[in-house]
Amino acid sequence: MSQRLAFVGAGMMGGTLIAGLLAAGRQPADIVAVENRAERRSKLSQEYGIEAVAEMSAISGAEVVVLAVKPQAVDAALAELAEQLPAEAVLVSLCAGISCSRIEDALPAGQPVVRVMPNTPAQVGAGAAAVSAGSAATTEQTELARDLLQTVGTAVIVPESYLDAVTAVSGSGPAYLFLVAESLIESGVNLGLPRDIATELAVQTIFGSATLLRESGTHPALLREQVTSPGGTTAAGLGQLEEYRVRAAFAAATRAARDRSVELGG
Ligand SMILES: NC(=O)C1=CN([C@@H]2O[C@H](COP(=O)(O)OP(=O)(O)OC[C@H]3O[C@@H](n4cnc5c(N)ncnc54)[C@H](O)[C@@H]3O)[C@@H](O)[C@H]2O)C=CC1
Ligand SMILES: O=C(O)[C@@H]1CCC=N1
Repeated sequence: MSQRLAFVGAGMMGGTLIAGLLAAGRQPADIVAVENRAERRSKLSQEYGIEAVAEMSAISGAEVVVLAVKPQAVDAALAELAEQLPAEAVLVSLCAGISCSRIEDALPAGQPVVRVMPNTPAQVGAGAAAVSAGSAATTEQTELARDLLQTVGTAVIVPESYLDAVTAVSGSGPAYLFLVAESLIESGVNLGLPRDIATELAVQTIFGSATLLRESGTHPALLREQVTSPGGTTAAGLGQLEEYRVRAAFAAATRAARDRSVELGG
């Protein structure tokens, strides 16, 4: 557990993973961040005690290099990174849509690459991530990336062909659920509840429902039936959600997110 890790880009996702790794017992001295923004570098070194620098040469001693820049910044980062990356280092990319082969093409032949799709609940140790091997990554290197992500939640190894759909479901998924939370709170306020009460009840309802769903292992349709008394309030509410085509909205949203992931990769 004492590999040297480098992050190229340490904003929201990179910073989250750094925080999780430190909380799990990694030493600050084993982590370096290459980050473009000066104010972010100061925050990283003050908050986490890690080395945070602007120069890409800092990755030269790393065994694992995590690429966590926005997809639009990937090509520039890879061009710089390729010259400094140790031959045996594994490149772990968190970048939405960017395929392993596109990354491999920008790196020296045979460089191991692993592609990961994490999500932001990793900030509270409740992330969901999927991990896929590139053409030169060994099982051991893929499992190493999975283990890194498991320090901030759950992580599964999947074929790379799943990753655009994974991005649509669990990568973007927290945003859909935050929109649901926002809608439930506003609806409560519209019905006359004080905002703090509506917020507390809505947040706990989402938390409790997710916990029940996971811990019971019961299909969500059965859990929904448990709430729905014949001719009762829930049946009346669900009738409206069906009328407003909530299922169709989620199907359309995930298709659009999947398509955008494919587009970002092109
Ligand atoms: N935010 C999210 O919910 C998720 C994001 N991702 C992926 O993670 C990646 C990073 O996303 P965020 O952390 O949200 O973005 P962010 O904008 O918060 O962080 C990216 C960081 O990279 C830095 N950067 C850009 N180019 C650089 C370079 N050449 N060298 C050094 N630093 C550089 C920027 O200054 C910035 O701090 C993206 O590719 C995104 O697709 C994946 C899953 C979820
Ligand atoms: O919106 C995005 O592109 C990134 C990828 C998944 C979540 N956020």
